[in-house]
Amino acid sequence: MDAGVGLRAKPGAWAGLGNPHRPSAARVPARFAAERPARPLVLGSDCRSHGARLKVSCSRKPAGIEKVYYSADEALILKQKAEDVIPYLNDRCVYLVGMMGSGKTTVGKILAEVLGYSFFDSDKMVEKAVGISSVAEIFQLHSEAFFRDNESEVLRDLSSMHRLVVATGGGAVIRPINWSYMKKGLTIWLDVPLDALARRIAAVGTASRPLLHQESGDPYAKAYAKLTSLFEQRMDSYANADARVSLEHIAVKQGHNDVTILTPSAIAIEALLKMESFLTDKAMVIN
Ligand SMILES: Nc1ncnc2c1ncn2[C@@H]1O[C@H](COP(=O)(O)OP(=O)(O)OP(=O)(O)O)[C@@H](O)[C@H]1O
Ligand SMILES: O=C(O)C1=C[C@@H](O)[C@@H](O)[C@H](O)C1
Ligand SMILES: [Mg+2]
Repeated sequence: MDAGVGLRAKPGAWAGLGNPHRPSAARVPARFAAERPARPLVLGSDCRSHGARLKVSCSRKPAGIEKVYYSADEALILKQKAEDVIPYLNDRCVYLVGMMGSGKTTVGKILAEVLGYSFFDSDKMVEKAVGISSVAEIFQLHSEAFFRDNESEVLRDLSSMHRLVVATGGGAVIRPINWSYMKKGLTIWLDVPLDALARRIAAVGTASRPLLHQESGDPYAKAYAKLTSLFEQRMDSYANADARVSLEHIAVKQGHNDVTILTPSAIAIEALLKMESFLTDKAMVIN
């Protein structure tokens, strides 16, 4: 187990604690702020311009994506980066952590496909284990604590397996025991600005997300307020991840600041780059 679990992100390491919407450099724990730039891609890393050139083959639904179509260029880069990462991964599982709606399921499926891994969603596994078809109902019929106990059991069971990409529940990071399971693999934090998250969630509704659901009021405003308070409680826990994929950073690399136009495959490419950085740094220390 990683000896640093639960200890690495010190309270106060976040410069912008009270305002999670500052540019990400200002609210990032020192250890992520200091990360070295990702290695340049051989084929070029500007997925936006590739996407723009190949509009016909790259379509994206802004909300409620069922299937992600990516451009030929993005597909090639994904394949190439996956091939670079696979030997270092050594069959270890990849765990995606992040707030509700951050794209863990969407990006996780792409990563699983290009790595030749199987995809699992811990929320779905809890539903199966409990025999209730929605997390919202599990919260309602039992309790959040009951859900969390089952979530820990699912993560414990998954941790004995190999070659999986696991999309975890947004709150899985809050229990230290879960980190002891997830740290058997590689953990990736999908860091998405809260206003973008609130927009995504408002677009699909909050009914499936029990911690956000309230009967009345503007869905965006409600989601935004609740996400803000949850993020403030959890950000140090997310920062335990081995690598952070910041949508703000990807947008800057692409030469703009609009995270809403980033394709899931561009985010998956960044995740592979961050995985490579983390794994090759580690390999250098071991050798
Ligand atoms: N890059 C993206 N651009 C636009 N919409 C996206 C993007 N990635 C995901 N989405 C949409 O945002 C919503 C949330 O995505 P997803 O279900 O993958 O997140 P999640 O992190 O798994 O959420 P949860 O914690 O609730 O399981 C979905 O409707 C999805 O289609
Ligand atoms: O952020 C959270 O606490 C949660 C996120 C979802 O994935 C589910 O695991 C559940 O709705 C709780
Ligand atoms: Mg999900």
